[in-house]
Amino acid sequence: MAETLTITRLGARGDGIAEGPHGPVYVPFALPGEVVTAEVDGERGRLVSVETASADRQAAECPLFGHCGGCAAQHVAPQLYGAWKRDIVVQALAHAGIETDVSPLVDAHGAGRRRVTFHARLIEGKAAVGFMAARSHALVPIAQCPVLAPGLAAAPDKARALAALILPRGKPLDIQATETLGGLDMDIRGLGKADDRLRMTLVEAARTLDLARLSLHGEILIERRPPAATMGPAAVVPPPGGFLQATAAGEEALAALVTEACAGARHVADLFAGCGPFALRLARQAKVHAVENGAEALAALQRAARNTQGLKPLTTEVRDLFRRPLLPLELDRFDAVVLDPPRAGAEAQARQIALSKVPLAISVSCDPGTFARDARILVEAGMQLTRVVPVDQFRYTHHVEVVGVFTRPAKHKNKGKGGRP
Ligand SMILES: C[S@@+](CC[C@H](N)C(=O)[O-])C[C@H]1O[C@@H](n2cnc3c(N)ncnc32)[C@H](O)[C@@H]1O
Repeated sequence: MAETLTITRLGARGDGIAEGPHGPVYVPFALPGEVVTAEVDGERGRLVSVETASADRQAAECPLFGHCGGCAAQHVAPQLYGAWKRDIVVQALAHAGIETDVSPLVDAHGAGRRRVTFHARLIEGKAAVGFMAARSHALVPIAQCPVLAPGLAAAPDKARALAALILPRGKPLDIQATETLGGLDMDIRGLGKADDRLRMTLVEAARTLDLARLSLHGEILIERRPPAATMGPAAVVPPPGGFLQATAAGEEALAALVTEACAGARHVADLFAGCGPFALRLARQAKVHAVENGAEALAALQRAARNTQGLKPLTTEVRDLFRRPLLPLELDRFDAVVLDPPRAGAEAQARQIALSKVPLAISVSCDPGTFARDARILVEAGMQLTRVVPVDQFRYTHHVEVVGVFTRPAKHKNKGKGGRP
């Protein structure tokens, strides 16, 4: 049923929210202050027309905006956009009972996303690559995408060429493309086992498409040039499909906040270290112990460290930090601990840091909710959240990174009320 709604706020996923008689109605692509006509079905509203437009509305950059599910907020002008993303962090902390200053949003889009995963399907017998439509399993084929770094401009075409070789076998695919110093690094998933003939065909295609590396489910088929990424003083070749921060500018911004917070620390633990964007930069100023459950990522980190001059000692440890977090006795040898867990957060590790005497913890997170949950554990143990910086490397999406700096005041050092929850 079409209704006239007045939008009062932006939700955490970028939907405009109107207060309806039966509760909130979420209207994608509507902005606070706007009067809109929407088809309403329960708490969902489909925007039909904007009757009174907000001054914060801007023209979308991409003709597929609103159709492709990759972006939620191209229509939001910069000032409101920055306030909205910062507020996602403020609200997550408030929900965990933490009131603190949150810095303005740091724009870390830089040259754009350096890594993308395309979905590939046969559409009317032809290979198509693209992103999923919003709240749907339909593929939106794309030829280019404005949020990608220039080095990925040819990636949709190259992904389509690879998909055309495989899709007639029937399975939908995911094809990840990463911009590297050696050119495109591509990893194909969803295919299952490939016979020798298909492997040879793909190797030949990697040559024709001039890829740096091509892998299947993380297994390298051919590496023609090292698919390296610069990480501070080092060049790292991450394992196929391994984690990389979404933009180079994002990695720089997060690493700058981490290294600044660790200034003066002589021995640092980098937990959930990946292939070392923080460890390799920190090792210019401190001894570093990098811990992570991905053995290949740590091997890449070690290789890069060995090839880099002027680093302080850097050790690594393969360890599942959900099941076996570092314990207080292990933590107490460090002047600072950096944590950068996956979305699930680092609850078990935060509980051990709470019990330890470590004076400084820097939490980097891609999920404000689990960040706030873990922050509460540290704050309840007497640590102070002295700095919170939201960082935006997923432009136009609802995703936001957070860096939080926690210090342990001398008087709370592992004793007194709240020292041991
Ligand atoms: C958000 S990434 C951060 C990686 C790195 N700090 C970076 O900036 O590139 C999270 C990392 O945690 C690792 N990880 C996931 N689950 C883990 C676990 N249970 N124990 C240890 N590391 C884990 C992943 O392999 C990944 O490298």
